[in-house]
Amino acid sequence: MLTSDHNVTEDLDIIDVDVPKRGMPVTIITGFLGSGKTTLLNHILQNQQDLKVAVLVNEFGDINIDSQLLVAVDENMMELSNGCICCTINDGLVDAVYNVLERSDRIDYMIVETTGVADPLPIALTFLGTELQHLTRLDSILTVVDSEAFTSDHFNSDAAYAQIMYGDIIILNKTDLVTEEKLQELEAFINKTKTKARILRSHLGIVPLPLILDVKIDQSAIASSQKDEDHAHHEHEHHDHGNPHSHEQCHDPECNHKHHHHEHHHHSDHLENDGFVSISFQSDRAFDLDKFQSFLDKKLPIDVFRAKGILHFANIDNRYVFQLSGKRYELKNDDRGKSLNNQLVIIGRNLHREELFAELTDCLV
Ligand SMILES: Nc1nc2c(ncn2[C@@H]2O[C@H](COP(=O)(O)OP(=O)(O)OP(=O)(O)O)[C@@H](O)[C@H]2O)c(=O)[nH]1
Repeated sequence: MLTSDHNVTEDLDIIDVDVPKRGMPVTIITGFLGSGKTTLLNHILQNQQDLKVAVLVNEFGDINIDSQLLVAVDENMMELSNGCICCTINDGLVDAVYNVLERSDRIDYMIVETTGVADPLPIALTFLGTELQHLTRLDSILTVVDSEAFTSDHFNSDAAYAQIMYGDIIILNKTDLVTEEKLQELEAFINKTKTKARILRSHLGIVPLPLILDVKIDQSAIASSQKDEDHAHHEHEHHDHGNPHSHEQCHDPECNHKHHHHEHHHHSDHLENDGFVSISFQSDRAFDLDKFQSFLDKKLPIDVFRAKGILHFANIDNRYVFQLSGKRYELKNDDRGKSLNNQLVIIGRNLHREELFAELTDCLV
């Protein structure tokens, strides 16, 4: 059995014997907060015909709402630990991939859904640059864009910019919310930012799967950018502390991983730059529907970009799925049963945890 603590030479010897799923194709789905990544993933899972897909999902928040909203993945889905995989990359992701590769049942394809604040480059490099390069084949990076909310300054977010720059296929989603003219402007803008961009349009993530899965996009350009990074990385090691896995280098405020000895550990400082925080609220008391709606309409801070939750309201049997993306929100009756507690994640900038907690507590009955 492979463990992450082997050195590379040992691993390569063992890989030949023990890991049956060499060369497994991997698609990374990225895109800014609320752009429609989970919706796209659900479309793929509901429509892929013969493929058995393993899904790795990661959320920026203590509670994983997405995993509860995904369809039909059950035992083939793994949640990566809380935080942003592009920062805590390394072991959480590598170990999760090993878990999939080592499973005895058949798995044909792997899809990784990043958080909305993730820079996809370090994630791609983990597949191209660590021992995973011998075991997996990075097929493509899909970037989902909210056509209505997209801004040319990329929300002042390095991660949002990187998502466009490193996306092999850009999916302009939410076409129902914009005009044809706006879509053409967006396409022109993206084509200007990124040469040879492949752009698709979608409503509710619906795109023909042969256009996005197993498309075998050449990843050599990203792989070579990795070599440059490695060079800088090694110099940094010698110069600095000589420990490539020093925890002090990790900028993710929520990172509490113990780092094992994988080949590389890629870092990104985008969270520090982008300033996003996520606040999770849970309660076993129900919300009062009117008070909660009044909170959303009158008291929700303007810097909230995204919120999602599984909620229950007093005197209503079914649970509700709550989705807020930009200025829009929806509460959808979900007849999959009554929720036992309220689970809510709010993501934005400059958020005051205590104030939000007090407001939300006021909405409880
Ligand atoms: N109108 C409209 N809404 C959409 C479309 N695609 C997704 N949505 C809605 O947008 C919201 C966010 O969609 P998700 O798929 O959860 O977005 P996400 O990118 O996974 O969100 P995070 O992982 O939190 O960043 C949900 O309320 C979706 O129902 C679309 O094409 N049109």
